[in-house]
Amino acid sequence: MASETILDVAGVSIQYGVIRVVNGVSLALRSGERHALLGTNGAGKTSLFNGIAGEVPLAAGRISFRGREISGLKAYQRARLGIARTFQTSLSFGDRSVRENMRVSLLGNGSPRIGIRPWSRMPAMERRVDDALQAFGLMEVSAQPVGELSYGQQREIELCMALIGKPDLLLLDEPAAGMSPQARKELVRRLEALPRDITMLFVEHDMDVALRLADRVTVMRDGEIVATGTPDAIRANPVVKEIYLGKSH
Ligand SMILES: Nc1ncnc2c1ncn2[C@@H]1O[C@H](COP(=O)(O)OP(=O)(O)OP(=O)(O)O)[C@@H](O)[C@H]1O
Repeated sequence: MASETILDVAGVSIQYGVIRVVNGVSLALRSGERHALLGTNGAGKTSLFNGIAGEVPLAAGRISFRGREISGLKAYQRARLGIARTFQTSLSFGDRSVRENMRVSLLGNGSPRIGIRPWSRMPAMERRVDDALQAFGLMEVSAQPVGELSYGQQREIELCMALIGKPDLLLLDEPAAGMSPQARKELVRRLEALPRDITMLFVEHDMDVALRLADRVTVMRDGEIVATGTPDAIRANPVVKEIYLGKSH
């Protein structure tokens, strides 16, 4: 199925002070694709990811979402257009209940997309929160403070928070980081089960998770893209093999 480009990253550079860590990167995501960003430590994956989310400014280049340039927009404005993200470490409010965190998330990124007037919004919001909690099997813990739950549950909550606004583009920053092998499997299952109309871009260190989930993979080294392709093409790519296995292989 030919799909249109939903996210167009064109010639993007990012620098901290005078140090350029992303150098002229171009990347186009098709609507509905699941795209993994791989690379060695310090390759610039998180910086590029943060540039797309609107958390670091671009030194050069432009980013368009659904044909509209978003390079100058703040993170919350991008969220309102339908871009949601998760973080490597949880940003939820640990002393607040799971339900309260969901509400905050819905208000923060999704409320304009509910499409009804403020005075009548509350029941619709609660229904949306209930649906999300149910879908993630979190109803039983909905009244518990997030900080009292296990690390795995907290990561689930974070993903649920990102999804509650029904984003078109989901940015996942190392979704499997710190998880047990069992929790990783469950996460992969959950991500695989998401509706195909959600486009996904994720930074992931776990090659197995990345290659299993992704339709296409981009590999970065030293701030530049060295390969983009299907998981099979990436596995067979000599430069990628050299990066991950060393020159002798
Ligand atoms: N806020 C910052 N200020 C200065 N330098 C930074 C900052 N954030 C990252 N860097 C540097 O930019 C380079 C790219 O880092 P980045 O985190 O984007 O890479 P990465 O590919 O995500 O690495 P990792 O896999 O280790 O998370 C690194 O050399 C890092 O030390």
